Order: sequence, then C-alpha cells, then structure tokens
Amino acid sequence: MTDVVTEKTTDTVVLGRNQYGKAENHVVRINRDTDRHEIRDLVVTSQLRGDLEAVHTVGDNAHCVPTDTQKQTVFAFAQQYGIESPEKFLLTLADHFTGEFEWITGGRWAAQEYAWNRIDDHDHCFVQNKDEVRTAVVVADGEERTVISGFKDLTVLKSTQSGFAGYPKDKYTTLPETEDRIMSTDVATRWRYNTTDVDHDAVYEDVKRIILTKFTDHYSRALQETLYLMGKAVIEAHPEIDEIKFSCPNKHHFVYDLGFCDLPNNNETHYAADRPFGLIEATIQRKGAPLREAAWTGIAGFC
Ligand SMILES: O=c1[nH]c(=O)c2[nH]c(=O)[nH]c2[nH]1
Repeated sequence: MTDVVTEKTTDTVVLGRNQYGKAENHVVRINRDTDRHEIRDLVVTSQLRGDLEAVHTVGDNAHCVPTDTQKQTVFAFAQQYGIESPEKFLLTLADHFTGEFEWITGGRWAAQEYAWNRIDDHDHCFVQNKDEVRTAVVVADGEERTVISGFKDLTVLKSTQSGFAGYPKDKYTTLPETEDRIMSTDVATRWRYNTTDVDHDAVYEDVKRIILTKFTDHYSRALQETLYLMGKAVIEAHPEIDEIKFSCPNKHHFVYDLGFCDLPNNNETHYAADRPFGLIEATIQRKGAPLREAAWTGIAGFC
C-alpha cells in the first residue's frame, strides 16, 4: 500500500521557489471580420505562483489550478478578446489568474510570436517572414552534368479557400469533412535542370515566385492538388526544368472547441499542432523527357 504523506515539512527539506503551468500553447488567431484576414500566431506559456505549498508537500490539490485550465484559458481568451499584441494578451492572462484565484499571487506569462507577411498583398495567403534555405546539387557522370536546385522551409499559410472532403471513410475515420480550413506547409522542393546553360539565380527567384503565386490562386481540395498545380506551373514556365519534387508537411491547425465556455469559434482560434503532421510528397515531370533517377541518389526526404 502506498504511504500517504501528511507531514508538511520534514527535518531535512523545505519547499523553495516553484511555479507551474502549461508551456507552449500554439495559438493561431485569425481575424475574419472582413475578407482581408489578419493573423496572429503565438506560442504562449502560462505559469502560476502563489500559495502552492500544500500541493507539493501533502498532495492537497485544492490550490492547484490545472495546467489544462491554463491552456483552455489561453485559447478562450484568444477567441474572446483577440490578440492585440503579445504583451496585451499576456497582461490579460496575468490579471485573470491573479484575480480569479486569491492564492495565486503572481506568475509568469511568456510568448513567442511568429510574424507573417502577405503573399503579393493577398487577403488570406501569408508567408512567414523568414528566409527559406536554398539548396543545390551537381552530379557529374563522365561528361554529363546534372544540376538539381531547390529550397526548404518556405512556410506558407492560407486562412481560407482550402478544404478536405470526399475521401473514403472506414471505421477508423473520425476526421470531419471541411470546406473551409487553414492550410499551411513548409515548402521543400527540388527541381532538375536539363541543361547547365541557365541563369540559376534568376530561375530560382522565378520558381519561388511561381510557387508562392500558385499557392494563392485556387481553392485547394487537398495539399496534393496544390503541390501538383505548383509543379505544373513551374514545368510549363521553364523549359529548362524537366522535373520538380515536393516534400511538404500538412501543418494541421485545429479549430479549438470552445463549447465548454459557450464561445462560438467560426474558424478563428486554432491550435497549431506540431506533430503528427501529414507528409505529402510528389514529383511532377515533363511528359516525354528522359528521367535521371541516378541524379537523385543521396537526396534524402523526397520520393
Ligand atoms: O490536404 C490534405 N491531404 C490529405 O491527404 C489529408 N489527410 C488528412 O487527414 N487531411 C488531409 N489534408
């Protein structure tokens, strides 16, 4: 039988500084009041301090506001008050927890914000304001040279004009169909040239432009469809490219269910899950062009 400890202090130890809470709540709040959406993307950590002695020393949880409640509050506040700034959002949380629970006398609230820029001033398509990583590989085989260019970590998001429906269902399928969801991915792509006579910098910029523009210009029925359209546009615009590959995570953004506090959530407040993620990979090839499978040897992460 487990011993129940009832001693608050012992001869040997005392409880020192402590705090606790829920770390890294990834909340993506879309303001959809007009067709020109606004996005705030925050990772929020909430930690409470106060009279928490008995929680630690005698297993009495009467003062232990659950970390789960802290998480629920973060998402509920994002929906209810919006996110005017990370600082204002954290101040609202601090006032709430210290006001709601009299033994909570302080705490620590922290946020990291990911900033997004509009793609071509688009109303609901965004690219994270960080640079992608450019890649290049040259394979020599005798006199033959094959150049494969690419990039990774180009993070994009569309806050509407994406859905996923019409898929087969079996007894393990619980995913609801949707006609309006966030679609977001880190684009990783590599493309193979059929010549070395290329202005590689100029083509690189144009391929990136085509991929970004394609991301914005259609209702996406699946990430697979969007990758195909991106690849098709690149191959059609660039006769010097015979093949392009994509490997893209489907970065799930789940609409947060705020029914527990009677808050409607019309695709505004999302939980951005980091794993598991869908992993969508595809190769788009110029019809009739010779394949160069050997050139891809050693390039990991693409099918
Ligand atoms: O764009 C998508 N493609 C899928 O294959 C898929 N599967 C899933 O659960 N969600 C999605 N979304």
